[in-house]
Amino acid sequence: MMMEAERDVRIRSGAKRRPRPCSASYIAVRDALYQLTRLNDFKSEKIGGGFYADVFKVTHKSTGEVMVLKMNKNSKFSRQMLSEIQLMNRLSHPNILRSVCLHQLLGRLSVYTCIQGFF
Ligand SMILES: Nc1ncnc2c1ncn2[C@@H]1O[C@H](COP(=O)(O)OP(=O)(O)OP(=O)(O)O)[C@@H](O)[C@H]1O
Repeated sequence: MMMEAERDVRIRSGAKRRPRPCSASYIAVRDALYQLTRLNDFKSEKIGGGFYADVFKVTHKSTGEVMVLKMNKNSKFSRQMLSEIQLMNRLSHPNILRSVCLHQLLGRLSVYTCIQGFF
């Protein structure tokens, strides 16, 4: 069965070109990277942490935009982070965050999401 995301890529790629199959994780990363962001652009404050990631409240220095940044503690947790991003972006509900952009530094993957819920 074709995944929803794969079907989207096939539709977007047009009828003439032969569609290249893309994995769901490739699509998650590609979609999130459209808006590249540097960590140095933010002031950050640690607000929590789970098993595999630390969570920061980040404020963009020039725009003042506030977001939540979740960064895995170790590069070996990148797969978990990607699965979480894929799941978040597949669901659409006012109480479920969506990733705004993604950032990778020394193999540690960070996801930026809108801030919601706890604040
Ligand atoms: N969007 C958010 N806004 C405010 N605080 C948040 C947000 N996301 C996470 N946090 C804080 O960071 C903590 C850890 O978040 P995380 O998503 O890693 O939790 P978890 O899913 O409980 O962890 P685990 O990976 O161990 O299951 C949360 O308990 C919460 O305090």
